[in-house]
Amino acid sequence: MEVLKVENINKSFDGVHAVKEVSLKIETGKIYGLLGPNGAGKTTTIRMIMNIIVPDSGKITLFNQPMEDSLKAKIGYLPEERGVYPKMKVHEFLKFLGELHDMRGAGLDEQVDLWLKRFDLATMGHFKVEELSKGNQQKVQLIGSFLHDPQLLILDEPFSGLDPVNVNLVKEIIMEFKEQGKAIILSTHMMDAAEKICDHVYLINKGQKVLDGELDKIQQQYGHNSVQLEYKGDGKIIEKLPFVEKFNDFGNFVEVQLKDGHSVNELLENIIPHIEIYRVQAKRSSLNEIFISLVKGGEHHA
Ligand SMILES: Nc1ncnc2c1ncn2[C@@H]1O[C@H](COP(=O)(O)OP(=O)(O)OP(=O)(O)O)[C@@H](O)[C@H]1O
Repeated sequence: MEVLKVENINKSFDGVHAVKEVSLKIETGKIYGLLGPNGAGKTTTIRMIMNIIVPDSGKITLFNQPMEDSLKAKIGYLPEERGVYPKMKVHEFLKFLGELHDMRGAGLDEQVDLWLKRFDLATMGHFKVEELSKGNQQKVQLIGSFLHDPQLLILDEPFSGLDPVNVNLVKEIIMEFKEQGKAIILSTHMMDAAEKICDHVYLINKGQKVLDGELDKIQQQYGHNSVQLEYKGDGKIIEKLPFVEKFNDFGNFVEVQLKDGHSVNELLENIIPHIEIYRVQAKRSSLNEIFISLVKGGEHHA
């Protein structure tokens, strides 16, 4: 079921066209990666979805209605800017956020305690937000974004400042939300994290969408046909083959990228008579590699 539709939105700031004709479709039970380099327009896009800034043109439909502030209650939003109420105590701050979303009474206290425990913050409920480490403040703000059990989560850099254990915890929680049928938009630079959990990827560069599709299909389409090899013998035989696009020697192994239309089998047939192979592993390009090649290449695939 569709929860959010963004159609051809545009935003300029003093002559800078920050977001150009961006369109997105977000459905329940899926995780969407909103990816792009610094200044690409991710936060501006999110702020328009959240009605914090108004698009110059285009249309945003949330839960089949034109975006308006009353619909924000159905969204859990982790903004890019953190630490909104640094002087408030952690438990009090989270209760306040819950009350803003019409949560009340013992149920609210219970929810706050449950989440604090899950994030290993149970003993810090009486600390002021500003007394917490950056990572722990980030966890508190994350709790604030999903305490009211929203149907759509929009998380702007949810992993920033978190250690690997907490990155995993947040990934685990996001996966649980997906299982519950929520829709999740994840704006992040952390491609490896995005790669592990996103179903769909929107890559934005210079305000424009350059890639939009299911992660599996993107990896098939843009993933280079490459293979890692360990062998004994002279690697020059591989480097000289006409269908070898790139040959990178990493010392312990080499990585061979084949030209389109050529297979690993073809490579092996050509080299087995000459060198002794210990290990062969076909390799899929990581999202990071696809991202870098698209952004650096300046290609625009809408
Ligand atoms: N309030 C504003 N006034 C002027 N320019 C702005 C404003 N907000 C954003 N911009 C400009 O719009 C462009 C997109 O910025 P945005 O913050 O959306 O990028 P981003 O993809 O979220 O980047 P980052 O990953 O660095 O946070 C940038 O050139 C930025 O300088």
